[in-house]
Parts: sequence; C-alpha cells; structure tokens
Amino acid sequence: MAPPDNDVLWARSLHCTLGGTDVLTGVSLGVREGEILALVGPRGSGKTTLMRCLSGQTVAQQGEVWFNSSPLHTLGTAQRERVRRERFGWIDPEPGLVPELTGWENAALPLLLRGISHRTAKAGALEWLDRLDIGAAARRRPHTLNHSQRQRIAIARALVTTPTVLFADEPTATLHRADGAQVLRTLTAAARSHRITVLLATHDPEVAALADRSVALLDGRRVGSVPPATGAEGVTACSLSV
Ligand SMILES: Nc1ncnc2c1ncn2[C@@H]1O[C@H](COP(=O)(O)OP(=O)(O)OP(=O)(O)O)[C@@H](O)[C@H]1O
Repeated sequence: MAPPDNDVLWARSLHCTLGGTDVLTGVSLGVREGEILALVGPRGSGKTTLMRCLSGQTVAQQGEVWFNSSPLHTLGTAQRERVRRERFGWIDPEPGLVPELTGWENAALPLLLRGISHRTAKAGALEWLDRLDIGAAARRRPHTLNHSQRQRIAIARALVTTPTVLFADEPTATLHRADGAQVLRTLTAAARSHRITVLLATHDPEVAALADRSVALLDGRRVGSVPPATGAEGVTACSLSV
C-alpha cells in the first residue's frame, strides 16, 4: 500500500521486537510536511524506538515506513543510510560532540562530510550557532563549554543541512527548564521558517504544547492523540490511524 501524497513520513502497523521484548506493537501514523509532531509517553513507552524506525536506523520486523515515495522498510542498507544522511537530522538528549573539534567544526561536520567547501560549511555553521545564541563558542572545544552550550551546538549540527525531517529525542531534557524552553522556541521557529518537519519525543506536556499535534504512546501502542495546542500554527488536516 502506498502512503497518502501529503504525508512526508508514513508508517503502517509497525511491530518491533528488541532483545525479545515487544517494543512497538502495531503503531501507524502519518506526518505532514512542515508539521511539528510531538511523540509523548512515559519512559519506556517506545518513543525512541518509533523514531528509530521512522528514520531508518532500525527496521521493524513487521510494517511499512515510507519517506515521501521511498519505502524505507524495503531499501537496502546503503540506500537507507543515504536517505538518513541526506534528508534527516537527529538530536539526542546528550550532545555527543567530537572533543577534538571546535564548536563550529562540530556544527559544520555534516556539511564537511558531504564534501562541501570549508568556507561554505563554516559560514553555514556560524549562522546556525548565532541563531542558537552560541556564536561566541564557535572557536571553543566542547570541554570548555557547559552542557547547555554543547547541546546548542548539537542542535546546530542537526539543522545545518536543513534536513527534510528532524528527529529530536528529548532534546532539552537535560537542560534547565528556562534554558530548555528558550532552545525549544528557537528550534521550532527555525523549523517553521525552513519548513522542516519535526518529530519531537518528550514526556513533558509543556514541550509537547509547542507542537502542532501530539501522538501518545503507551507500552508500544498508540493510545490516542491530544488536540493541537492553542496558538500553534495551523496544521489542521493530518492523517492518523492506529
Ligand atoms: N536494544 C534494546 N534491546 C532490548 N530492549 C530495548 C532496546 N531498546 C529499547 N528497549 C526497550 O524498549 C522499551 C521502549 O524503549 P524506548 O527507548 O523506545 O522508549 P522511550 O519511550 O523512548 O523511553 P525513554 O524516554 O526512557 O527513552 C523499553 O522497555 C526499553 O527497555
């Protein structure tokens, strides 16, 4: 079955077992282009695993994942990796920077690995670092920065390629509340202005309120969705099914 035309990502009946545990048991969803979708649920509910399946890092034992017109579930490893590298961005709760590189070099890494010139990659990285209020850390190495600064660099690294879809796994969970809220506002504003689709895994309702729509998971199943938060930019028609 082919996905609806207006969904950038579409998954049907995902069943994923890891280490003998049924982690996802029949999850389906569609995500529209430019939409910010929160995946909400308590710890262990399957949010990370679902994002891994949607981003092609993990292939579920059953079910389909489509990215535009590409069936990620049937692509070979090399093709799937290429889609991931070229079209997706990923933010983890921990920054995971390369310690030997400076702030801008870390942020520019995805561009440099694509063979983009040093000058262009640096300009792109500096632009995102400024936007995330971390321009002053461009020449510093990670060990001289605090956690919040390092996480902002990791976010710049995920945005620097202007991915089609950004997967953000509890991106501000390890930041102080006010700091995290500011980073999230910057992240969502940047995504909206560049039409980047965002999947935002979180267990925090305040974080989910920044999204256009929420999908709730519990024990690896969809358990319903929350209406759009008041004031969210309008994505009204979305295809969702369980
Ligand atoms: N590689 C693995 N092997 C075995 N079990 C796993 C593996 N990865 C995840 N799990 C289990 O799958 C369940 C869902 O984990 P997952 O990380 O997807 O949930 P989550 O909602 O993102 O939780 P958290 O907020 O803690 O990251 C958990 O019970 C977890 O222990």
